[in-house]
Amino acid sequence: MDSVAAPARRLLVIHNPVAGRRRRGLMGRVVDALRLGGAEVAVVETTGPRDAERLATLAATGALTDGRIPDAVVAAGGDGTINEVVNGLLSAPTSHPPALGLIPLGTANVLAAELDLPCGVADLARTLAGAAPLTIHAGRANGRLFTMMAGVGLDAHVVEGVDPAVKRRLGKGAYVLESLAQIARWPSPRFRVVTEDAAGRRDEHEAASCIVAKGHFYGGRFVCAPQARLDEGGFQVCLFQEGGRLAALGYGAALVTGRLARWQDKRGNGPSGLGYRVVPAVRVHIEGPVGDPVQGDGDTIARLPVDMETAAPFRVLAPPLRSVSRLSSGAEPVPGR
Ligand SMILES: Nc1ncnc2c1ncn2[C@@H]1O[C@H](COP(=O)(O)OP(=O)(O)OP(=O)(O)O)[C@@H](O)[C@H]1O
Repeated sequence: MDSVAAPARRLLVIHNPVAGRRRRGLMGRVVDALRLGGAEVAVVETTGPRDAERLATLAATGALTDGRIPDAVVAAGGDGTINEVVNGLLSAPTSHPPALGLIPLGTANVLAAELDLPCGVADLARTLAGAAPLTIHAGRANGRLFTMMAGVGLDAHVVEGVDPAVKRRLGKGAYVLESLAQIARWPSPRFRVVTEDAAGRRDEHEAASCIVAKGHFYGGRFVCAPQARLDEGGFQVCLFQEGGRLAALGYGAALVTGRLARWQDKRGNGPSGLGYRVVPAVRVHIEGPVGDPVQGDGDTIARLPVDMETAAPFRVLAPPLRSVSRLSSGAEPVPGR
């Protein structure tokens, strides 16, 4: 068993037992390593959707640990569980919530990839036990927080349509199948996207799909917005301008082969003729078919119309963030992180 020499930190782990069937055992090994290293660790399990959020709110005030507020609340699950824990922590009645820790057990683990969290048991435990917290910013969509990205259009329909049972069996393959099914019947609605930059300048755009990025990775380790950084407020708004099924397939192919981020130029047109632009913004308003889903971190978090803004910063236990110049803009499909 791995052991960790670290200062004693008090951690409360919120574990989603439904997530991470593929990474069974990882959480127990990390918890064992933490305890061997001297950390005080309590574990609570979620019982259903939104329970991680409720538990995180309680944890932030010490209600789950005899009144002693933990140094960090650790989300053990996929990006959906992490999203719930962040929502719970930041809605707790305290101005200084515990830091967020991660034990990534999900299908894509996009936030863990963005933070460059180590995969091995000992390194992960060492990060949770000893890393100095990083301050990062979440986004807010109609009141609901997201940490990595929010999207409308095709990707939001894929997220809403994917069958959890198929996802458990096929992992990321379930998203590929659902994307093809959605594209086959895609009605190509148009979205009106209003962006406001840090200087208060407003711009109006039309798009077939839109991803509002906080982090530069998407769907694992694919890159939509190379300039996006978690430790800065504001968003990179990715506009997929061309409608229709062929364009949707083209965008998907460009994303997974690492060419999408290179498509943006001054006119916003890729070599294929498909329009793709990335626009910085601090506020975003999106209209389209009323009630259309808005996905955030891989779950439906809101419905159109939607208003997005940067939320209060929070702390996360992770290694120092890489600089933008070292962030890749190529395809790096690394499944199972
Ligand atoms: N005990 C539980 N029983 C059933 N569902 C749960 C339980 N606890 C949490 N959930 C729900 O499980 C869903 C999936 O969780 P999560 O996204 O963390 O894992 P995943 O789907 O395996 O990973 P990923 O988001 O990376 O694909 C969330 O919507 C969450 O609300």
